[in-house]
Amino acid sequence: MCRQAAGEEGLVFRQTNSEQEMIEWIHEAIDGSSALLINPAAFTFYSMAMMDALKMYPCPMIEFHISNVHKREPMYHNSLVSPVATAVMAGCCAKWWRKDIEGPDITAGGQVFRGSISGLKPDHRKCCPSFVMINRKVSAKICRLRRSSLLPAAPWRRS
Ligand SMILES: O=C1C[C@@](O)(C(=O)O)C[C@@H](O)[C@@H]1O
Repeated sequence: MCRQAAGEEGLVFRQTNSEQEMIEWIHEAIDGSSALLINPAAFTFYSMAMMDALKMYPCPMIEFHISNVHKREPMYHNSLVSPVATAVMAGCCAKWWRKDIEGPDITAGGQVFRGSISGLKPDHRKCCPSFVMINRKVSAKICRLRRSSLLPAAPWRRS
């Protein structure tokens, strides 16, 4: 639905193994997006440079991990990203984005990410670290759709 609302340019899906490139994309997102879903992979646990870039992100930002990193060895327990993220998702596995429609709805900071992680490839070995951002210019369009109740508001926001 987000794709429909946003059109070709609305959701931007990217994957890189380069920390530098990821940081450049974060800077680009700071200037030109209205929400960000990021799987920072191993950068999560050591990259202060990436954390500093993410700190400047002004809109809702979700840290996403395929595996439940908290179930893993202690070195995976201290995310540098979580303290600066709007929300954190971990351990949802890869099955949720087998098809576009299977992505879960995530609501954070008033933004609904509907099936948005579905843009990541099913083979997670190829899609980490990865990055999905919603273009700022399409967020107004998505809000309009939401108001027309295609995307229901989160339960705690209903009056
Ligand atoms: O590349 C990844 C994937 C990961 O971010 C995940 O999605 O579970 C977890 C990280 O520890 C690992 O380096």
